[in-house]
Amino acid sequence: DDASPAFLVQPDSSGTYINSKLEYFVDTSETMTFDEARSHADFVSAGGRNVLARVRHPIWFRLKLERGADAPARWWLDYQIFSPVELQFYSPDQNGQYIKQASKKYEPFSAHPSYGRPFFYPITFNDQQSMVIYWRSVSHSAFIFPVRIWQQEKWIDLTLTEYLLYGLLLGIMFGLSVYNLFIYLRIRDSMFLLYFFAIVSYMFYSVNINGLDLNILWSTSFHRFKGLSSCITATTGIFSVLFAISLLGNLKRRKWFSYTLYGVVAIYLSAIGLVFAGQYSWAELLTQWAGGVWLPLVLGMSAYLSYLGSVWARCYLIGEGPTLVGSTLLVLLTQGVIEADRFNTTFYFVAGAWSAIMFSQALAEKVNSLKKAATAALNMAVTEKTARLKEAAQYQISLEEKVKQRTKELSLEILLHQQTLEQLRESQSKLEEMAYSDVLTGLPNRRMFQDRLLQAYTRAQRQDSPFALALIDLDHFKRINDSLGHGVGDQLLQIVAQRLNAALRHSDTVARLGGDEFAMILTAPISRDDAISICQRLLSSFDAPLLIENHQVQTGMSIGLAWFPDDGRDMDELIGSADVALYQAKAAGRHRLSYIGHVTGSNLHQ
Ligand SMILES: Nc1nc2c(ncn2[C@@H]2O[C@H](COP(=O)(O)OP(=O)(O)OP(=O)(O)O)[C@@H](O)[C@H]2O)c(=O)[nH]1
Repeated sequence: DDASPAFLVQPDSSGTYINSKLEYFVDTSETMTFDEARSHADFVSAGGRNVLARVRHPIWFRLKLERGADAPARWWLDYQIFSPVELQFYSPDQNGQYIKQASKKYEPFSAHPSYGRPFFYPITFNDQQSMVIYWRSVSHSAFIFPVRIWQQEKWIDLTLTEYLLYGLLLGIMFGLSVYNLFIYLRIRDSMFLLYFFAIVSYMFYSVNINGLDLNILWSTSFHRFKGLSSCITATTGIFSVLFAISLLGNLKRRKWFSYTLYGVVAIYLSAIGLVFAGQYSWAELLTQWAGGVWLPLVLGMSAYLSYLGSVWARCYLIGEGPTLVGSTLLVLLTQGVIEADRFNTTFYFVAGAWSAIMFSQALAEKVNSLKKAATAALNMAVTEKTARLKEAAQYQISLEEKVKQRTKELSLEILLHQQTLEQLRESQSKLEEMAYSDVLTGLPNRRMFQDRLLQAYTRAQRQDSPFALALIDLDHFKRINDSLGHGVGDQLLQIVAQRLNAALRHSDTVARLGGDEFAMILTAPISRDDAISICQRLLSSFDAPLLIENHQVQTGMSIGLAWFPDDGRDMDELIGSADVALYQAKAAGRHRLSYIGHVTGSNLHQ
């Protein structure tokens, strides 16, 4: 024992690390009493180190203190560690009897000796100039034990400064998480709720691993149990991972990313399960591994997304980066690669507050980008709708124009149709006319003559008044034709027709029966003498020669006259009588009028 070095306590020793003078041994039996441990021969020097990697058994520490001249009698030992589950402290009283002090970790905040610090023990040099103190620590995994000796005033000064910093950092985290909780309550986007839980659990996580006590968050006692640290770590991990999924995950495009992270959540859940199964060390180990998986993965993804231009991924990257540094520090610490110091035991707080700020910013950016996308989509929809409406309006206009055009065309067509119809009617009436009239003279033809004769007959019968029928044949027309040509013959026929027409009343009928044969119906009422005189006048009008195409054309005509009802009771009889009379006129020497029982002639042709 004497060979072991002692820590010389000087007036200015306050705040000095004493790890270089610490000695320890691991109680693998886990059942050693204080007296057994005190007489244990194999204490080894910590050699200035403050980390023991992968130690799961209780560790007994021994520290020899020597009081220097002018050094105060009362000091405090600050066990600035964040891993012990439990600690028992042994220091001698003035009689040299050892007094045991339990760790204050399971007591209310108010019962802690100084400002809530759970591992803070008074050391009092009574009359002694030197003393040996012992403590027993239990940890579930790595054991980290930076130990300092303090004068209370100086320690309080430092603590107040530290608490101010912690309070500020915790305040930032708490404020932002409550702020985002309100946003969640307003817009019900689970991202904000996950943010709230991630940051709040992180607050617990950081006070827990920092060596502060959970009671700093709440003045009355928390229910502490073995494995609580693992549960806090796992819970923080779960919410952090879920938040990362909601912010960076995209189940449509990068399924593997979200699925891997859900796998990490499952690992954290099983760590909590292991705690309740009493497997504290395994639970601790699992939570450390899980962090090693998802932190680099999430950082890689956010780096990739920010490379693609995502602003919120960049915010996340910047926010989570320090946490990765912090967790790397933690891994290095627990593996005994680096020693604990003020920086790496406080780093988590700063990283946490920083990520709270940046994650909140990431959420704002994401919401902003979603809003922008929504606005863009809305604008596009409006533009498209306007275009459609315009198109529809144009279509309607063109439709109206088409309808107008078509209506125009149709009315034109109708007009054309009407014209065609009119033409048809005209040509039909022309055809009809042609069917009933003679082309050369324009006089009614034989068919019409028969109709008219029937009319005259019917009327005469009804009115019981006589009418006359005259059959007319040109004399020696053949000769004219043969000597002067058909043209002259035609013209002669036309002249005869005009004269016949002129000789009669409007109600009478002149028809060309064919060749040089004409007929006249002198409708009722007409007297015998009137009929005879009309015929005589007609005959006389042909007494003088006609001038046709510089030819003196001399022609005559024979007329056979018959009366209804005297010369025929029906039409056939009447025509027969007229025919007979005509024959008589011809036979009597032509150019004369004949009727039944009488033939008169013109002197010229006799
Ligand atoms: N130019 C002309 N000649 C016609 C037309 N229709 C008939 N003819 C001719 O008229 C003549 C009629 O002759 P007929 O009635 O037989 O005898 P005609 O010469 O008049 O002698 P008569 O009747 O005995 O006095 C024929 O030579 C026919 O070719 C016609 O439309 N135009």
